[in-house]
Amino acid sequence: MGDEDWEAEIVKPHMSSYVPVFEKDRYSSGANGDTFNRTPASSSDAGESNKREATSTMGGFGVGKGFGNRGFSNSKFEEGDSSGFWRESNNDCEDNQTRSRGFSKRGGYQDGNDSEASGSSRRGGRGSFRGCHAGFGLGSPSNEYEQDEGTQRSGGLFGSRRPALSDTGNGDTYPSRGGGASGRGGYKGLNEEVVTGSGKNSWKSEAEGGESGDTQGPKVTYIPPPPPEDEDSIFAHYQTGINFDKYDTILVEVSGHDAPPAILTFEEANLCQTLNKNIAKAGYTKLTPVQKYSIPIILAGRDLMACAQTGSGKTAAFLLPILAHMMQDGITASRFKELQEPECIIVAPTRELINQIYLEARKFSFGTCVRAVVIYGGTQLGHSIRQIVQGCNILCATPGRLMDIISKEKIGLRQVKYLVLDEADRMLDMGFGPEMKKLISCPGMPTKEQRQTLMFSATFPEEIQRLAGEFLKSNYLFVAVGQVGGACRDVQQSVLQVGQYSKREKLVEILRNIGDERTMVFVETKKKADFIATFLCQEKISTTSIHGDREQREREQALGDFRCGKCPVLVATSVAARGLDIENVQHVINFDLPSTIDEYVHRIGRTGRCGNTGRAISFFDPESDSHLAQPLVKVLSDAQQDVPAWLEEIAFSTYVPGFSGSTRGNVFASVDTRKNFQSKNTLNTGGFSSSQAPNPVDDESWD
Ligand SMILES: Nc1ncnc2c1ncn2[C@@H]1O[C@H](COP(=O)(O)OP(=O)(O)OP(=O)(O)O)[C@@H](O)[C@H]1O
Repeated sequence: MGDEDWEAEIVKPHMSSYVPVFEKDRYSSGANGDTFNRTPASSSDAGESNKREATSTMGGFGVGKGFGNRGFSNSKFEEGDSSGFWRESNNDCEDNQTRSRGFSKRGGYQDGNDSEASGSSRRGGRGSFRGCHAGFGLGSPSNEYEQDEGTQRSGGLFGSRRPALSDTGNGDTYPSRGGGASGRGGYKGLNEEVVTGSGKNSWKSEAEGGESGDTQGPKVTYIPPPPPEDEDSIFAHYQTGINFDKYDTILVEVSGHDAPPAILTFEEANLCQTLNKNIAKAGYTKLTPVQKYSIPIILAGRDLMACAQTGSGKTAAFLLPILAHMMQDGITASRFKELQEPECIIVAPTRELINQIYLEARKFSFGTCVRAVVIYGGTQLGHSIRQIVQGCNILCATPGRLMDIISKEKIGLRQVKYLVLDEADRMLDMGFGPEMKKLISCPGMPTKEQRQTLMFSATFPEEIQRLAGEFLKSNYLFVAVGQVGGACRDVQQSVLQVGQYSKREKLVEILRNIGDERTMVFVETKKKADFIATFLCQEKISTTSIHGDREQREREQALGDFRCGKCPVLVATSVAARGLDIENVQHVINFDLPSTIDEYVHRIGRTGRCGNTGRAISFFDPESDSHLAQPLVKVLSDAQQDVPAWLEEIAFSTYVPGFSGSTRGNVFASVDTRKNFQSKNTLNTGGFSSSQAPNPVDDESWD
């Protein structure tokens, strides 16, 4: 797929092009040394040093591998062998899928991951790469982001997307994760969980390592540093942007029966004093549209599926009313107990995102007796347990770690009143859907009639909406702020036609023009993230990277370095596509376009948040990205962006009859899939002024 043939440009067999430890030390800025590029001591020898460095990591990376048959174009790398490294996979998903399916096309490539046979062999692989500092990182399918990245692209539920990677017949991919198909213990999480051979326990965690008794391999010992406790840090926030007030003009549709009226101000929500204080300290003075509608709906006890553009405040839209209820219910302070029974469970697909949600929960519950806890994979299980037993009212968790903790009977579900699925479409797709189903059928979990279930995302494909019905009461309300699945209009989008072999050059050109402004560069595979990060370092552009094969410690360090501006460029896979709210990200560059338009919308939504403006530049390679032309044209035009003529031509020439007769295809939900249930007078604007509202709802919206 849309790859530059980048793997082929790594040349020497057994030579890592990734930033090796050597460079880390050489340019090091500290103990962790996790960023890729620091200004070399002497720039003149940078190229040479890279050669040396790369060679120095051979042991760390290349065991048992051969890869690359073409020279690195700028001769920093030299001719290598042709044993087919690139065949292993050209995206994370395929990493995942290939591993899962045991495809035999990998040629000479092997690593500790290659075998699906056991968790231990995979972990062995991981260990072998540590020396190169998360180097080509092929060793950790147990990593949460294997699943995330992989299944993102495996969203094969949707006809209009890239060919489904649904596992057919291998018995070892998603359904097995969901439980049962593999026969290996019934559960296979590709995030922090690992299938065990014993089948004794349905939910085995890699994080358990030796703790679990029957898992093997290195124990995950990482304990994330506690977040700062001082009030200034807790309430640190960035400014809303010049377009914040324009949110009021976005059309909002609420569907379902008896929706409570929206509120206009925080005061109307009648929140308790402490919450109001926290809202003020967070710098919130005005509600965003999704908050105006969702807060009263949640306060009224209704189930909700809410879809609103990226960066428009969905997190507070669910946290505030949940906290308000908890306060009203006179929640008692959490106490130390071996089994904790949280009132609220929030799940999100990525570790970094769930951590961010936790920090928001901690902020809004500041000064109350509500205790929020976060648990996620890639960290020491014991640490998660210690956090929980100290008391837990709101549990923020990634699915794998959550199921693990439940299986260990550290969390009881009987008291759950609120279940929140952030990035709900992702949580219900083939990757996480089975786990979510397991969660709601866990012993003790209140039925959907007894709990309140809330789903939020910027995208909600129709198929996922239908699946969501299982989780929601039949009278749930659906809030659509603007175009369901549409891109944030504060992001100026441009699409450039760039062939795979020109991408790097173009990237460097753009980054040099951008200067120090914070930029996220999205690529399609973990290996490529390493490769491009290394390449940019060689070009002396300060870069770090985040992807699912990096250790959790490294991921967090990378994000920290990017957030604080130490590394203004973050090369990422889809692990960073959703939810991350990083101040001052001015640019998103899609070095590779993603496989689905939804992912595109989420990726570019890392900029242009909260009324700030941002820019997204995407490299479109007609060789590999044509399938995206139609939905891309639709997204661009819906967001009132210029559509290049060449892109329209490609869209037209790749027009598929049955693709809904529009460039949108089946990409977006028209709005609420329960069209028949629509109540009539539910069309409003966020600012309650339909006359001034532009009409983002197009011909496919219902009614
Ligand atoms: N009413 C408000 N006033 C000021 N800032 C707000 C308000 N609501 C949210 N924000 C801020 O806007 C930013 C984006 O919010 P949030 O991360 O919840 O967006 P989101 O809609 O969940 O985005 P995504 O779809 O990317 O997950 C955050 O920094 C948040 O603190």
